[in-house]
Amino acid sequence: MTSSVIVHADPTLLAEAVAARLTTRLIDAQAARGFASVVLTGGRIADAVHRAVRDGRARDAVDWSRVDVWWGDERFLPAGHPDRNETQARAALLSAVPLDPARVHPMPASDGPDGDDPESAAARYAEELAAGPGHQAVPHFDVLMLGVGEDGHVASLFPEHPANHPDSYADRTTTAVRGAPKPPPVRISLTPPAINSAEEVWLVASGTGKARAVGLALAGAGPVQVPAAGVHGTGDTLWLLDQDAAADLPARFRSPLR
Ligand SMILES: O=C(O)[C@H](O)[C@@H](O)[C@H](O)[C@H](O)COP(=O)(O)O
Repeated sequence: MTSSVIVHADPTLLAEAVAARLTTRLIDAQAARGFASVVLTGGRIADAVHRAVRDGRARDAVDWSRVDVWWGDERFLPAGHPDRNETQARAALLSAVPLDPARVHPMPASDGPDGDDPESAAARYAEELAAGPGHQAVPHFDVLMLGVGEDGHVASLFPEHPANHPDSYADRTTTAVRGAPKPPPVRISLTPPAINSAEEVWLVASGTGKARAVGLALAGAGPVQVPAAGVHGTGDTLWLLDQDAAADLPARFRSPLR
């Protein structure tokens, strides 16, 4: 499984370049198949990417009514809570484009039909995934974006956390996460098998705080210790970094121009 690394000069350019890439990918998928699907995540760089897509002129070249929107993880909070990844994505991008509401698939909230029970909520999302276009355990995902934590987490899969252990998720596509080290402690996440069913997985990271985790993941660390090391697309796996996040790349990933 090979990964490509692309390094941009600073966080603003990183967000703009990822946004341009995402917009083009959605247009290409629609040209090929009639619709496109994207899996969103949370965090600062995701928010910057969402805003850059919204503010780019080419966003109107996407037929947003034929885009399926899913989430890779969610903070298990009441609907509309400002810290929910869904709320942030809606404010930054989704509310500005003409999506079909039936094609937007947020993870359940803690005041939803399962109440404050993240295990049931995770199971509900697994059912929704299985019913999505594509008719496998998960629908076809064209692009799945992930941020990377300073500890190497992706989505809500944290190092050494039981929810990130293969024996615990087995062939399930979603998992509840309790006791997450990044607040809030209760979360829902796609599992590695679900993430790894995406055609393209993009890991987006900015800042010196991410350099060690990025370096370890690309050097082949174990996925239980460094979850970012265990995710990949069925087609492409792209590491989209700014220079600070790329400070500890293994030699084989360094640009020949440096
Ligand atoms: O709920 C979340 O916060 C995320 O889904 C998480 O996995 C995030 O993407 C990383 O922690 C990176 O976040 P930053 O870009 O803010 O560092």
